Amino acid sequence: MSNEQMEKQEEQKRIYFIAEGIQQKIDSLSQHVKKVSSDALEIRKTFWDDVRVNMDGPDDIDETFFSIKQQAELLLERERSQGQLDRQIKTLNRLKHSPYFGRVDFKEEGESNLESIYIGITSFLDKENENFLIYDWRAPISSLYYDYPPGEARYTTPEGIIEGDMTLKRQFIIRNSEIEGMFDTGVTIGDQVLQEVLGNNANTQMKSIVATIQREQNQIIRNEKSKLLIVQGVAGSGKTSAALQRIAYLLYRYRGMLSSQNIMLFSPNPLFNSYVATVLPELGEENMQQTTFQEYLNHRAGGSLKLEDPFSQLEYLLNTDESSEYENRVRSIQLKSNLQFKDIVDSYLRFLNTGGFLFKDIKLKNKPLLTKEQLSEKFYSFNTAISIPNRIQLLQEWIVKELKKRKKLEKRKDWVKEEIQFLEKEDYAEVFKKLQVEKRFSEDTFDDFAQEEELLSEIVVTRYFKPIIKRVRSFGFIHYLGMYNQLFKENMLNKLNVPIPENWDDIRKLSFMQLNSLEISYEDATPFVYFKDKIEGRKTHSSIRHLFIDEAQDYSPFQLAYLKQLFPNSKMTLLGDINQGIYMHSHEEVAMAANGLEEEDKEMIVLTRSYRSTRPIVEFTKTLLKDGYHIEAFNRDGDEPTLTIVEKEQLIPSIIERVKELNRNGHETIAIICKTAKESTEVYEKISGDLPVRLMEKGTVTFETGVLVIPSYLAKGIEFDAVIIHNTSAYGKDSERRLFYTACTRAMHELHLYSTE
Ligand SMILES: Nc1ncnc2c1ncn2[C@@H]1O[C@H](COP(=O)(O)OP(=O)(O)OP(=O)(O)O)[C@@H](O)[C@H]1O
Repeated sequence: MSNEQMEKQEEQKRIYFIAEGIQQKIDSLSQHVKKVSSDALEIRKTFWDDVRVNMDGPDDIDETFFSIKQQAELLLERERSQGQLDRQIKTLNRLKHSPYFGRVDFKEEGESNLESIYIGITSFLDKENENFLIYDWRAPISSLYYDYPPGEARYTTPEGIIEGDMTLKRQFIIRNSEIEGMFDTGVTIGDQVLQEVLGNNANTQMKSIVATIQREQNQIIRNEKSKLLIVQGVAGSGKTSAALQRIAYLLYRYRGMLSSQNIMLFSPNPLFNSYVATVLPELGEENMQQTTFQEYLNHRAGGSLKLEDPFSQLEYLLNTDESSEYENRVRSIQLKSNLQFKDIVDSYLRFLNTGGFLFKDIKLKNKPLLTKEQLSEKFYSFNTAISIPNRIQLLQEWIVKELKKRKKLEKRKDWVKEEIQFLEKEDYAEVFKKLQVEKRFSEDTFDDFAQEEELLSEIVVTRYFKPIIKRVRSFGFIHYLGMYNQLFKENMLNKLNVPIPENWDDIRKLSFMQLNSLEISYEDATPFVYFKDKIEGRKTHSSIRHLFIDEAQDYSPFQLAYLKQLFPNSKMTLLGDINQGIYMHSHEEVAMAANGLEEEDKEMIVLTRSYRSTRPIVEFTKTLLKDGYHIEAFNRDGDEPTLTIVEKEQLIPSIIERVKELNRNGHETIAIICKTAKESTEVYEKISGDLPVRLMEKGTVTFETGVLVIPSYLAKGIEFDAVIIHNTSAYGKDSERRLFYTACTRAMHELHLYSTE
């Protein structure tokens, strides 16, 4: 038997031994789960037996309340620990099948013994709980594996730097507790393993990359000191992957201090949300909070206002010929994305301090209870030294008080008496019951009648006043849209004393027109919501400690500055690629967009190596860029991309043929990428009779393997086995070059372009 075979045998023995240990641990945890879950069941069954209910006096009510609360907390605690145990068992099951993926042998300086460190998705200790049989990939010592080739090596611990000598670095592929591959590796983490991982079929869910994290990615994952970490990485360089492993790392590193509730990820679209949803649970961690910027804006804008989404804005720009309206919209988008416009909004807010604030009448049955002039007068009667949000709060309290007075007066009015007649039987029954309970019924029938009428009137007026007061509490008396609109009035900027932006007159006229439509355009959405927040003094998200923004190049400086204000206690990780900026407001540099974020501890990491696509695809896509020469391909072979030029009527038949061929070659996820949603719908209608295809739209939240028709901008961040670009000649404008690049870089194994010109 060769040396290598003997070593493999030894390693295999160790794996069996560990798998057995893991199984024992699973068994004992399962027992524990049973106990906890039967406890929880018991608490639920006897919940009310153990609660002392007594509502006689205020003290008794308090006691009852605490007793219920205590019982509920007990239940919650059991359920929480059951959830934790379940997750632990799931992770151990995964660990049993594939206990580790790496090993390094390390001799610490000054120590005589050589330690073998095995690295897996979580730690596992021996029975005595003394020695690590497996180290968590996030443990300080595990970073040796990602950062160094054999030779001198060091790692950082909270206590300081440990130096030493690494004598072995080994990689494993283990499935069902059997070694399927074992490689002793050099500088980078084995080309062989990475080749295998990257050569697999695309997945509808992103996978974790812990076994093959590259050194430069590890720097992102383990970065602890920067308040603002900017990652500029080329397409397919692992930005999203690094972000997710970084979240897992932070949850491990700050266990007990940081939970998934304190981490938020902004992602490009709802489809992407579900695409990345399984990475953290696979690593035994709970998912972070996740949203899209649009979702967030809608939430802040409140239900009654409709905001245009970024995709509709894109559709307009991509489908509209260059006209003066188009030009003006582009200018408007560019201005409103900048910090100059934020300054204008800020100046306007200062201006409103002393005049110009607009309110809405508060009406009852279409007649004003309080007029907008009365509200304005009251608002400006407060001291101007008090901030706008505080004055709004004072005004709100005043309005509610006034409304309560008016409610009393209204009760006596004739219209109320008339409406009493239309009350339902149930309302009368309720009043009758109330009077009985209060023992107010006396022999004096006249008094009974008066009491009854009083209560019925109360029902009528409450029905009218309740929604009015609710609207007041949610600031419905402020005319936000009117005020925002006022900013675009002629001469307003002169009054604000701010420099007049270029082409302002055209921009303001267009804005005026847009704001009179039913929805607020996407370029106005952030400034508008920012303006609204500033008036209401809305609360910030102080519990979020780490904010991740993926596809950061698609955020304008205004949007980033807004986010920074909303998450004041948060460290930020921005991940982006200047070459994939698809919006008009996208910036030339992610770092430049982030310039509004003045952080002392700002760090930038650049990733230039692309892992997603085969070498021929990367070599092709980099030529689409003006400065693509710095992009390096990971060495994975594959077919050259093809370009097919056909007559118009042959386009769809040849694409169908191609799809069939790709299917025969074993590709499972095939995307036909179109420039716009409009083009996608047309293609889908032409193809769906001949092929089982699915049309992906902006509201689509998940995708399955198969053939998809998808607009280019929705394919952001995800990947497919093979990509077919439906019509390359559609990307004629220079500004569409990045969109085309983004579409082509979605391909893992094959890329085929079609054109009719
Ligand atoms: N170290 C790695 N080991 C294994 N796979 C990797 C590694 N780094 C990246 N990948 C794979 O490369 C592909 C691209 O990764 P990811 O989507 O994170 O890149 P990205 O930079 O966010 O891409 P894009 O900007 O183009 O959307 C994924 O399939 C990912 O699993």
